[in-house]
Amino acid sequence: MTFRYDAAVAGRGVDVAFEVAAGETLALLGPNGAGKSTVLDVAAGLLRPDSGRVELAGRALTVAGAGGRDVLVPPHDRQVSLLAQEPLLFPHLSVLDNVAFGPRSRGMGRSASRDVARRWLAEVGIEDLAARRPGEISGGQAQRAAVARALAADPRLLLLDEPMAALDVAVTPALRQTLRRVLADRTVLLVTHDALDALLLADRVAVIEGGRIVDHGETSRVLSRPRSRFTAQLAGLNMLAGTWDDGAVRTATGLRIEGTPGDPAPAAGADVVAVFPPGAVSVFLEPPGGSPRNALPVTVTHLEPHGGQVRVRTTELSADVTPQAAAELDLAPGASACFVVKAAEIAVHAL
Ligand SMILES: Nc1ncnc2c1ncn2[C@@H]1O[C@H](COP(=O)(O)OP(=O)(O)OP(=O)(O)O)[C@@H](O)[C@H]1O
Repeated sequence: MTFRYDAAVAGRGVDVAFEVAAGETLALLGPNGAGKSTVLDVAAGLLRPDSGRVELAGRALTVAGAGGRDVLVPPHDRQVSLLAQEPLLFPHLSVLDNVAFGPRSRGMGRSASRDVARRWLAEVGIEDLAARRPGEISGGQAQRAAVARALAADPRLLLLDEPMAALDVAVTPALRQTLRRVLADRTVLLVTHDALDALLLADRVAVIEGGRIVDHGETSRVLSRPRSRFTAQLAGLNMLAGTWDDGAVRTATGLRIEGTPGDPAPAAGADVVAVFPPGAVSVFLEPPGGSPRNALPVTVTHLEPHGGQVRVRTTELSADVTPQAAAELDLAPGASACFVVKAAEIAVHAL
């Protein structure tokens, strides 16, 4: 099921090549206008590139400008499902029949395709909404229905276009968790400008800027040692994974970090990630005594200028301090320090 993409759309200045291995999720991360939607359109068969080749499981879906005969397999025939930012459900069909649409149009009988649809609605947690029309459910529920519809079509490749972008932030953690579950072991190309989506959903990341891939690799490497300015900005956020334990995140290295959980709060023992900006971190040489704040012992790995401040980096975390503070603390690579963050500044997301 490997997906191979190598195509140029000259009019949009987009020319990229990448592969998504079978069962893998690749996040295509990039700022506005970088070319993400162009890649999705070509992958989905909605746009003909000027040159290149797009191939899924050894089958040529798009071939252009190679001198031979051009190929453009139409969208419905590519075994590719596209989940857009907006759910785009058929308004006159029930949620169940929206989801049954894919299997039905592949020739499955009415009752069998409804059985498949019911299974997928249960999988995304909205089986009780099967009889409703799209106009009678919330945006988050509609997006769940759209996920179920995309998967019920049994695609060999799933394309996700900023699946959380149009949703209220209150419902995104739960949907992200559902996606994490249903995307496991599928071949997925996820377009996003949200580093958290990449961190939580993708095995690998390709960073696209100005129509070119500027960084590429395992998600944790790209986010922790970014090679492009855009990823560095995104990855500037501190993220620590752990489990939720009595109001705090407990990391694998034994740290206990108090934070502010989203709604609904994670269950005890759930996998979570603590996220906080470098600007929320104060740097001390010793843990401040009697402070109710989080105190994380660190070793400084390097210092770099960052918008008039000094970014203090460790292998996992960053803090922004004034140049005066950096000088007073005598911070240098190899120095031991303590990063201090208030619980209110740390957002905790369920994985
Ligand atoms: N229909 C179009 N016709 C011509 N040029 C387009 C069209 N759509 C996008 N472009 C241009 O192609 C380039 C890539 O745009 P694209 O929409 O692929 O970026 P994107 O990464 O998806 O951005 P966003 O995050 O804002 O959706 C941009 O320069 C854009 O202006």
